Amino acid sequence: MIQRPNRAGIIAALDTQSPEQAEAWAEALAPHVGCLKLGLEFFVANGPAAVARIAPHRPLFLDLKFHDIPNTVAGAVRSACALAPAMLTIHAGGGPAMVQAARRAAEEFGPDRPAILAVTVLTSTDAATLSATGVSGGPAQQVLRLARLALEAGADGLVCSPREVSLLRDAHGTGPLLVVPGIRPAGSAAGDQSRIATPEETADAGADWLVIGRPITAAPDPAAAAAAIAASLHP
Ligand SMILES: O=c1ccn([C@@H]2O[C@H](COP(=O)(O)O)[C@@H](O)[C@H]2O)c(=O)[nH]1
Repeated sequence: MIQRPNRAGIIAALDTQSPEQAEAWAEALAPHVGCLKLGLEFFVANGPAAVARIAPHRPLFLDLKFHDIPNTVAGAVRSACALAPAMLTIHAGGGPAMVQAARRAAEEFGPDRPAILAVTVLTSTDAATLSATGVSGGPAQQVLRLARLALEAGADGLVCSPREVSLLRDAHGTGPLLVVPGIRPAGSAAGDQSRIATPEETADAGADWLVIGRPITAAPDPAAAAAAIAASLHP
């Protein structure tokens, strides 16, 4: 399983349909980041074979956010494990049996299996959006509820927003891997993200990995942007 960085490491989100673009980013960003994330945009456009083009550059985080019946998720996890990612995602909202099925399927791949991360409440979701889906109590309460469910069912870690990192550390200690999108360096546009914080604030709160997409990939010089964020975390 992937090693926990000493102080928060950077995962660059390579959100593009183009394998050439993803590969160019991977090559340029590899010296500055600890992990590369491929998500639905890349995977749906290019399929599993294209993942192999990115894998040589850095450990891979396959962020496909599985959410289905337990048997189907177990099958999807087996297929994903064949691509040898370091981490992969499922939705905690799929429930304990689904999380358990994902963990058991991953364990078939032995000690080098990927970490199973359970997505709690998407970082784009604010209190009003959550309430519109019928969930009362606000994002922090729902993150804590889903985190407990997922960890008790065998998830190795959680995806949460910067706002919940210290709450989760207080509730669950240093055990779970905390992987955190919604990262915005001071002055950068929030875009569709709602629950955000800077890289330094998120690292100080106790995150293991910071998932950063557009603040790096939409910068005029992505490698320089990644280097600057890395320097702010490890001065
Ligand atoms: O709750 C979540 C779960 C996953 N993501 C993913 O992280 C990146 C963030 O990209 P930015 O450009 O830095 O906003 C993206 O790939 C999402 O799919 C998330 O944002 N929130």
